Amino acid sequence: MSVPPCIALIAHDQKKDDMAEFARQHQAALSRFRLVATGTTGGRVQEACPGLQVTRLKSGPLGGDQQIGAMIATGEVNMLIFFIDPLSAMPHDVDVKALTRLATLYDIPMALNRATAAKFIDFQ
Ligand SMILES: O=C(CO)COP(=O)(O)O
Repeated sequence: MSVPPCIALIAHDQKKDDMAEFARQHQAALSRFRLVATGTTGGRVQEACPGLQVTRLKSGPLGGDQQIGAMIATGEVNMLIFFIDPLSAMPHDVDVKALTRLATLYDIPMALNRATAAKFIDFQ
């Protein structure tokens, strides 16, 4: 049996409720993928959907975004769902930029808001 593709889930603090709700709403679709997430986001998703298996990496500001960027570069992450907060300054803004740059460079599907992510998951 082939290994299912891997989706990385990330949400900034102001978007974590959205991510938890998104995961609840699309739990069945998400369960068909391997899931990785930055630390806090992964915790919120697991709390919202105890049935989903989520590999939690470091928290974003502590290197989690970079870990996911590295996994994109090595082909271990195939899609990115990243609910970005466009209204708050981030201490790790350079990491966020590096991650979206790598997702663009490696041409993986990347959803940066809930509307896109919903379309995206519906197409899978
Ligand atoms: O900061 C983040 C993405 O840039 C998300 O990290 P957490 O999921 O650990 O909050």
